[in-house]
Amino acid sequence: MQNTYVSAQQAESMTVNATRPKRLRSASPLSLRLVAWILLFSSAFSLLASGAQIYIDYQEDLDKIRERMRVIESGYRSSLAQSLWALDQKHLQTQMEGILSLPYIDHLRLRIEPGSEVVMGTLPRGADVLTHHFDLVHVDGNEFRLGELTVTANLQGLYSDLRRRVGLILATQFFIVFFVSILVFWIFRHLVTRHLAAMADYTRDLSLETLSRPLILHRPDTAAYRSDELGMVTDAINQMRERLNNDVARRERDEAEIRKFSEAIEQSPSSVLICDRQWHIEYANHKFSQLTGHKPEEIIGKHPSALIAPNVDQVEAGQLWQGIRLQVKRVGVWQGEVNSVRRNGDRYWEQIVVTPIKDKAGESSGYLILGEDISIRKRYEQQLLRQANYDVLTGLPNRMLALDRLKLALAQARRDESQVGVMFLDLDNFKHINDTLGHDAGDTLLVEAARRISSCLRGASTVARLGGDEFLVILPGLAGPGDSNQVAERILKTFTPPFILNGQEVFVSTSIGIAIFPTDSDNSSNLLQHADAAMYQAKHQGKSSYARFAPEMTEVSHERLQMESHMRKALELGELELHFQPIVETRSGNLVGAEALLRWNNPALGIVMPDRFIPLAEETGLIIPIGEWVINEACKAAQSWQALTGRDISIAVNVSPRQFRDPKFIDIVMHALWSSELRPELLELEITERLILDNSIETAEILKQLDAGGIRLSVDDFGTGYSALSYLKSYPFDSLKIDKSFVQDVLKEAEDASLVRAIIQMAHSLGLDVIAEGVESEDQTHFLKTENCDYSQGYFYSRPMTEQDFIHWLETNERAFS
Ligand SMILES: Nc1nc2c(ncn2[C@@H]2O[C@H](COP(=O)(O)O[C@H]3[C@@H](O)[C@H](n4cnc5c(=O)[nH]c(N)nc54)O[C@@H]3COP(=O)(O)O)[C@@H](O)[C@H]2O)c(=O)[nH]1
Repeated sequence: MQNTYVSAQQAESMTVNATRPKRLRSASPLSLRLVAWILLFSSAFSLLASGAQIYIDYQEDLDKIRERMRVIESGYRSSLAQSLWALDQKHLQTQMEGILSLPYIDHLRLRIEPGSEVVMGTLPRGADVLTHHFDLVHVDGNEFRLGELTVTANLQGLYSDLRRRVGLILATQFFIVFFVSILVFWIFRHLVTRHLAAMADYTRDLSLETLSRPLILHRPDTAAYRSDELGMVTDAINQMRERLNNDVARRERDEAEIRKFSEAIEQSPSSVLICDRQWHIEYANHKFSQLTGHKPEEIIGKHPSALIAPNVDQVEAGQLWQGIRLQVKRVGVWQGEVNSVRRNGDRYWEQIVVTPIKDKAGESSGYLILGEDISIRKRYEQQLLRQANYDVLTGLPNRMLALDRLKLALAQARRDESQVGVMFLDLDNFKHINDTLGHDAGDTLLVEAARRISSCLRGASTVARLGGDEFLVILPGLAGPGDSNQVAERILKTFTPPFILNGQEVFVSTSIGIAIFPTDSDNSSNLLQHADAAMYQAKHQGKSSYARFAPEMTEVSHERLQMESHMRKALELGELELHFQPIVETRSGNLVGAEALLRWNNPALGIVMPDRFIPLAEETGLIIPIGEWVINEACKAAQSWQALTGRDISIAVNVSPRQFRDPKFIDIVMHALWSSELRPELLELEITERLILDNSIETAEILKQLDAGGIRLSVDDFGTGYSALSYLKSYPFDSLKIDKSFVQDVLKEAEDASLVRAIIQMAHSLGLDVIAEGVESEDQTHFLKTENCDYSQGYFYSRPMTEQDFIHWLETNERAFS
């Protein structure tokens, strides 16, 4: 319930406001004008009424006088005639005086026949009179006319009566009208006009500051008052005020939101362009100007094709934007990487997302173009791509790219029905030279050897370094095997001149093994194996020679078969063993976990390192039972360390691609955790980059399920495959392991240092931990610490150890006691 009356304070606050408009005082307030009108109309009306009344009274008085005269005629006619007939003068006079005493009768004239007259009474000159005549007749058988009496009434008295009455009426009317008007004025003012004035004051004072204060009239707050017209108007004003209040609050909220969004867009780290429906630029944020050098005022109204990717020719730019427009229209979004040009002509890469801006009806009211400068990422990706595909030392394609090229060459040869030569080269005595003259001399030799081999080849051929001192040559489009022999002879010849290593002349020869597609095999891995076998044959023949593959050389494969048959029994015979290498926190050097590394100890083959047997296990599928054994043993070991030390020590296990794609893989992992009772977050599965790059739905699904199971996932050997950082975003990885080949050269190669730095920064920006592999020296540790690398692993901390040694290390090494 509102207060019945306005408080003094409220009244005060309603009248005091410095900014309110000047209050206008009405020259003739409504109440006064009302009174004036009432006075006018009531006076006019009563005057008319009184005038009519007076006129009627006047006519009645006249009628009365006429009636009186008629009464005089009827009453005095015969008596006057008798007095006249009898000549009774006295009686006649008495009768005439009697008539004269009647009101208004002021004059009598009696004409007596034949020629005398009697006049009684006086009449003022010019007075208004009313006269009446009648004859006086004596009837005595015959009729004798005796005379005529003229009775005159003076109307002056009647008039003065009339004037008095008019004066009285006017005075009375005036006072009545006056007092009624005052009363009406007071009542109207009290009940209406002061409230109207308060309403006027209120609405005049209404502003944003006073909007919260309601209009309250200075009168009782009863139902009757609330439902009358003033109450209704007050209610309407208050409702309007309420609506305004709400509108203002909503507008302020909207304005604050709009301000926030526009500031966010303006300060966005991404460049933002907003175009209208016709793709004309309406807005460009600060980042866009910063990125491109275009000022907003220079580009408003232009089409974005004039700014984004204008380095390509006009037709291509037109096609690109036509494609973008079509896709945005059909799919609702376009995104891609575009090579654009800044205002100053510099080129840069940007990642662009184009989406329509939809209105409430779902119609496109414009377009939003978000851009992000990805030049650095692109540069590193290209660098990584180069690193992954090319040998850093010689600049030749590496094994991976060479295998790709071989596959392409075979596919082409199948179409052309041509031949492809595959050559395996190995430098004779390279190990000896490397050991005696040092690594730098070894490196110089490799570079020069690469140059000499390359100089013997045609454009379509490929020479690649497979690793160490091994080279592969691919010769597509051969007319016959003779062609490859010629190339081999040319190569051997280029090796004739000595190499200058450390200032000395050194003679280095090479052995070449040749296999021909399709004669020797129709698949790439067999061709490589055959070329390898032929190369061994050439070496056996005597160095600096070449040999063409012959089936009897498959004896080498025999060794492989032998290894395979041993491997099949290795699990059963308990020849497999896990070694553990500590993983430490780089900052503190404290132990956080260990990597499980498989070893095979075979009585016939001796200790076989995983590099040798894991590829074979992969090929034969034996990796599945072996991998299962590794996961089970690793989980058991980690759980036993927990029991031993009371500390969480995580265990990293390598997973090979075939093992990962085994349908039972997830069950195997879950079972290992269940049976060992190891907490899932203490198990980390290391997955190679190459596996992720097949980018299949199954890979994503398996990773998702493992992640959902709480198991940690890491990318192993990062940098050796196609290191597309963008893929990492799509998978639930927790960490990334930088391959040891980068870590080992961080202090020697500036390029490796910057690459490691960039990998750490980018991994962190993707929320991934970074583990550096192959840390061998204090200097490398120092570098990694400076670059905020989270974890480290390598010979500097410890070589991989048997479980027994690892437990001993745990018990004795200070790194283990963090
Ligand atoms: N699928 C499986 N693969 C496995 C398993 N166990 C091992 N492997 C893979 O075999 C590759 C070779 O392993 P290994 O010979 O054991 O070499 C590892 C370390 O000994 C070595 N390392 C560690 N520190 C240093 C160092 O400071 N310098 C240096 N030159 N080498 C060092 O690095 C290898 C660890 O590699 P990674 O796995 O990338 O962390 C190897 O690729 C293994 O992945 C298995 O059970 N299953």
